[in-house]
Amino acid sequence: MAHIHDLAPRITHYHAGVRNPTNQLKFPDTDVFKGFNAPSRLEGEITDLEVDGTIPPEIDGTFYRIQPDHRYPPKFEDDLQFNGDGAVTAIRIQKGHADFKQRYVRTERHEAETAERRALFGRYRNLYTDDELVKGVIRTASNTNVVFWRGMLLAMKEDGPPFALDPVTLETVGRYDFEGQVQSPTFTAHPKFDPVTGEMVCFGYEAGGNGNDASNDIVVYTINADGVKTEECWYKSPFCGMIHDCGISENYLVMPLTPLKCSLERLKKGGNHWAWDPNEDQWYGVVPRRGGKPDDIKWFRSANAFHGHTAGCYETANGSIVYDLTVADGNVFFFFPPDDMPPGSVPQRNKLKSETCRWVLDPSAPTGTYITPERSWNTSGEFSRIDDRLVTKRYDHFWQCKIDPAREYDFASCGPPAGGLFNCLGHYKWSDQSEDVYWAGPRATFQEPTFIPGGKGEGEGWLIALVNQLDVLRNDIMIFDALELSAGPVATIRLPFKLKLGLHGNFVDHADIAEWQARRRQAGGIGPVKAAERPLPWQLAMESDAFNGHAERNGENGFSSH
Ligand SMILES: C=Cc1ccc(O)c(OC)c1
Ligand SMILES: [Fe+2]
Repeated sequence: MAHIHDLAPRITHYHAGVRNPTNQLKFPDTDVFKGFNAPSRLEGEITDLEVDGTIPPEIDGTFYRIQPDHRYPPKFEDDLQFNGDGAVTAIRIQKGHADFKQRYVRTERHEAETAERRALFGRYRNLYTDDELVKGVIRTASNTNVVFWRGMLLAMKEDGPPFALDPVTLETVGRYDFEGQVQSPTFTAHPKFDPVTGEMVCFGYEAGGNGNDASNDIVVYTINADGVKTEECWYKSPFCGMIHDCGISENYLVMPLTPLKCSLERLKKGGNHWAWDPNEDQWYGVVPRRGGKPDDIKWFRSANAFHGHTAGCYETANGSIVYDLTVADGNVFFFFPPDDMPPGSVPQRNKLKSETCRWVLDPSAPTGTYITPERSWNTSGEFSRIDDRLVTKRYDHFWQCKIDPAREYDFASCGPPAGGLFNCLGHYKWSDQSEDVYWAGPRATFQEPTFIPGGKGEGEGWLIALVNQLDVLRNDIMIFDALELSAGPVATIRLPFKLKLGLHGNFVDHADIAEWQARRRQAGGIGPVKAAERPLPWQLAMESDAFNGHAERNGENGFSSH
């Protein structure tokens, strides 16, 4: 008897890695789209999630986080998780209850692809692989971080401008350009908020052209608490490399430049945006927060390594800058291999150590100064967080996802740990070098933790994080006493389904949301959040170039938006 598979025609959705023109929606049969990584694509809400334990009744606010979650099967079968559409999750916590809401960010990318019911944008940060239909369309997927700013949520990814969302409904207002004040093609996913001044310090790298053309331009902005841009300065980078996170002290901004390099030539050939350069140093660009001039940037360098995320940054009494972050001893982004990788070989995940390093930078040292870490923790971790009330200040506590390879892992039930073996949450103190750890068990891993302020003292409050239940493909949300992780969660909020591996999140106190909603509603007040009205400079230049019959320009040969 014929087997059912013999009767049904076999549909191959990809030929030579490129999606066939077919109407059917089918995701690739690759690790990026399978198991715990399978697209969720969920939009919706649940009032009152199931809870084990007790949600501290003092918590009144919303935990926001974001995940890349492909809306449509990618144009290219070997696509990356980082190329997925941004979906924002909100966990509203109030009176011991938790409600869930999730919405996609309506980026221009999202709208264009939804209209055609298929992927139109190609490879990660490579516009040469896009459909002709979306030439000149802002291609960011807004999938890396979500922050609260003056009554709006900003969903951000470092390859494009932020998009503003309503913090309660999660509806997208539109692209946000700070009422016309910020015209950079790119904007970091890790802006920093000075708790003393209320300023946002932010930057864009690869900012000289359209944001995806290998320019060496870095722009740094400060937006004050009233929403007014008070600083803008353009700097040059020694090469077009990734600057993913940053640190701010009272007077300086530190930007870690990772030896992942962009090349316009490679982009034009349809290749990766980034290639790891194992022979390049790791760099740290330091600029003054106030009155910066293009020549003021100072670069410090150290041996080849890969930057993770910032813990804290502050200045000492003698004027040195302390900058703490995780630094891995190899290419964490194995999917962006070196240029000279033998053809046909498949990039493999590297076995890496990711220690937390403390750098002490002397702002009066000459540029190019070689540095070594002042301290480092013999740990492997990522996604460091601190009590954000201490941004710019001397701090003691930090928390991070920890990899403990010595713990039992149930490979048979879970397969390879999707997104990395972050099987523990760790709480660390610089002062006594202490480590306080909670292990999630053999079938679970953590996503990035976020600190929720409680009492006045540093670290008094809670830590909230998503848990990936790898065997049953479901997520929980755990809440801990931030100073006592090893005691286990005080509450576990159960989601009835799986989300996806996300990136970053933040907690917003309800009083802040309510105050800003009132301010934006009041007659004579600042009014509703206004989306950008004008195209970005690179889009205008592209239009006029097309009109005048000029060849394409790019950041490398001098086109710049300022
Ligand atoms: C974790 C870092 C990171 C860096 C660049 C990205 O585009 C990204 O997208 C989700 C994530
Ligand atoms: Fe990040």
